[in-house]
Amino acid sequence: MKPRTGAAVTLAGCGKTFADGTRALAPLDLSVAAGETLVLLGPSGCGKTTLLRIIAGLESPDAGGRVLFDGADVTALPIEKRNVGMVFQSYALFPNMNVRENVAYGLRVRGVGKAERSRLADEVLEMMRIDALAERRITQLSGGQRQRVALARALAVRPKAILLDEPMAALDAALREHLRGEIDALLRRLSITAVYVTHDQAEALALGDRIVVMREGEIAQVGTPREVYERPADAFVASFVGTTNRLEGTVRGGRFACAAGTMALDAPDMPKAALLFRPEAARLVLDPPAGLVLKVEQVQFQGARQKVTLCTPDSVRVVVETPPDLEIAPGMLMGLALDPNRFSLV
Ligand SMILES: Nc1ncnc2c1ncn2[C@@H]1O[C@H](COP(=O)(O)OP(=O)(O)OP(=O)(O)O)[C@@H](O)[C@H]1O
Repeated sequence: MKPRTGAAVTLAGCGKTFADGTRALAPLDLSVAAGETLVLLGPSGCGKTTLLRIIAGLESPDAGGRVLFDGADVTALPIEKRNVGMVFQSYALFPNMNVRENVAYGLRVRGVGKAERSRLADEVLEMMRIDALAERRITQLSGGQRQRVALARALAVRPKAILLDEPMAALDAALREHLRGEIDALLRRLSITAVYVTHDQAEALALGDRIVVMREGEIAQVGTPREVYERPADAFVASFVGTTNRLEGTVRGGRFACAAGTMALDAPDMPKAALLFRPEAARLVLDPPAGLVLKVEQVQFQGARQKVTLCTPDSVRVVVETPPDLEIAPGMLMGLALDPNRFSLV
């Protein structure tokens, strides 16, 4: 299959309130660059699927909202005129057709002739490495194979964008991880614009060029996986993506103070401050002279690293990852040194 580039997708002022009064989305602006994989991440009910359906043309935004593909307004166009491919958790394959017929379905709807349909379908089946299954019925396939067929069907029409709604939620963890790598490689190879809905943070971090973290119909943060992970915009994002430590205290005169001690911190005075950091953004220092001092509670050896749980005098737990050769035992007092670029203050 020839490489191609998908369309740039822009949402301008797109909100959605359903007929029963449920506000699924506050009016929001969002751009997906051509060829980019954008992941929508957030808890159940935060509006991810609604946003995806608005891009697809399965749902229209409230008055004033606009959807643009490569700058052209497609707001009024139904899904069949937008040339998007969709993949759902439920596969939504036709059980009465074989694999090749399923993959060729979108081409048939678009009026592509029989021979050409077959050729294009076989091309995509080969690319997805399921060409050997072309004659099989859908009921004769495993979950992972069905999802490959669903993906092949979405790609066969050479869509401007592919929209994936929790496509791997029904698969087991090992298969999900394997397929995740394949989908990632495929989307990159084809330079296709993709919007991928998930509530699985590991999937979001691994797949997304950028991640949109959503909360109650609003965008909490947009950023690269690294930005969202290392510099979460607020406590909600921090707690939703990865393990986060939280120390509450104050900032005064360039020092952060909490129950565990004080440390220099280049920030304006804050009467109430929370320091958020990841387990790998801190180091433990033996024989702490001053600074933040915590008591080791538990040490878990994990092969390449060890996970150390510590406790502040006011019983707040902090998790730190250290190299496995650092000799630590429960009961020891350790200094906590933070990587200056890898914490947030909220
Ligand atoms: N047709 C509808 N009519 C009324 N409310 C709806 C409709 N579709 C969705 N909603 C509501 O809109 C909100 C957002 O739903 P949406 O499906 O977009 O969330 P989601 O983030 O995709 O959730 P999940 O991860 O559970 O699929 C929810 O409160 C949902 O109940």
